[in-house]
Amino acid sequence: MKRSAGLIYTDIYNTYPDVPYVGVYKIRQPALLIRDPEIIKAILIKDFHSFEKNDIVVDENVDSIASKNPFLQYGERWKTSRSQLSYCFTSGKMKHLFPLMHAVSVHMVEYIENEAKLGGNPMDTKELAGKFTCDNVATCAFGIDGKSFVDPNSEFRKVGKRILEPSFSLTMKMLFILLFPECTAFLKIKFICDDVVDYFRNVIKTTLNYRKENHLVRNDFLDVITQMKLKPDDPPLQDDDITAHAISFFADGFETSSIALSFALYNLAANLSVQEKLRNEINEVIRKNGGTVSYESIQNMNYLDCVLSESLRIHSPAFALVKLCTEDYCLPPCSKSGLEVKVERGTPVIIPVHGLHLDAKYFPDPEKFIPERFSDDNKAHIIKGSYLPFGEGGRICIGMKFAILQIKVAIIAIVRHFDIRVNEKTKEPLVIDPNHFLIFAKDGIWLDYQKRNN
Ligand code: HEM
Repeated sequence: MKRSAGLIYTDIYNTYPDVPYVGVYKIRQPALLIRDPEIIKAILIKDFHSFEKNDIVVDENVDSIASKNPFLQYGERWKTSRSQLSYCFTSGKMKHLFPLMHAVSVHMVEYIENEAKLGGNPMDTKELAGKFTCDNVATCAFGIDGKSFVDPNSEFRKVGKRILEPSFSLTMKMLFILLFPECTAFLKIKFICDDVVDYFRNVIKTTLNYRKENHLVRNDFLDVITQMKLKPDDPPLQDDDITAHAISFFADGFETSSIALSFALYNLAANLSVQEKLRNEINEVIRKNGGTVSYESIQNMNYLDCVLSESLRIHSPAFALVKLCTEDYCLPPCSKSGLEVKVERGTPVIIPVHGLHLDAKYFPDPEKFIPERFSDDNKAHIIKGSYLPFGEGGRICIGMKFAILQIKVAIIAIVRHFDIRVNEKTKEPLVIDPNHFLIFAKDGIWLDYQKRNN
């Protein structure tokens, strides 16, 4: 494939700088690419009811597990899953997960130290970030030790790699799911293969039995979801629902966060003054907190928040949001003298996140890494609808708090203990892999990690 759909959407966004929306074809189906943040805001928030479906279809008779993922649901089923899962992602629940995440970050620091001693530099930072988020999701969602940092043959890591990491078979599968959804049922194409589902089903069953027999409470996702009080009208949660929710936690939460973490580390390595400023903030907050990192102290690291926001702007894991118009809708005229445009029910509507994030109209010097754009004073000036790493409105990413926390925990641990530098093996400027529907650096992110004498 020469260019992924995501990069093509960015090209179209850049080709028509003066219009609020552009008509495009998705193979042979007419679709709309929306450029104007004001209209995007309306689609995602005010008029959400007219665009409540994502433009990805799975047949529940073919892929019953994926069909329980809120991203792929709509209507009443989506509302029920969304409200059940939202309960698992509150700030209070994140606070309970923090010690588990911190423990994984300690393993990561030990791993980097050992690797550096053994001449492991430069390190493949996407792989490092993948190990971290894999073990983190393993412990927070399934209550097990993923062992990615100690066992090169870790079962959990191997299974994780099969879900969303780039491969020819994944590219082909996504091509069918996104462009020829009607063929997926016929060809019985599934998001997640049966043996991967069986693996997770077994892990969950064994874990739940063990906890029951040993009266173990861990306050992780499995505890929360199994003890959740359902609304009177909600159907009771079956074992398959719990398996599906846990798999969706893994599928949605591990790869996106590992991408975001690897690019954040690259941006810090490529911008040494930012790295130094961040290290000073981290050390200062930790000093004030008696020498330890806590959930609360992370909330006081404002510059860290700016660094991550800026990295998600330049390297947003998702190139675009793909919605479906679910009831006829009127777009405002393209020009003052023009007419309203009717969008028919069933029309795909593309929101080109990557194009917006790199548009100088909204972010001057868009290629430059400037975390200060997101300072308290400056972020009020960011045009709503132009910054969407997690989407917006009714379908905003449900795992956003979890993602931000796990990435911050990893950045803090690394920046505190290591000087990070871009190794010459990294090809700069980074070239985005044209074959994948999420953002990947084509030739990898290779960084050197030098232990600091704190
Ligand atoms: C940096 C990491 C992440 C990024 C950039 C990200 C981004 C997104 C985006 C762009 C959407 C679509 C929003 C829309 O349609 O308006 C989304 C939806 C979703 N995300 Fe994430 N995500 C991340 C991490 C996570 C994690 C950690 C989880 C769970 C553990 C998660 C679970 C979900 C789910 C379930 C949805 C579907 C929500 C719905 O349709 O109601 N994501 N995410």
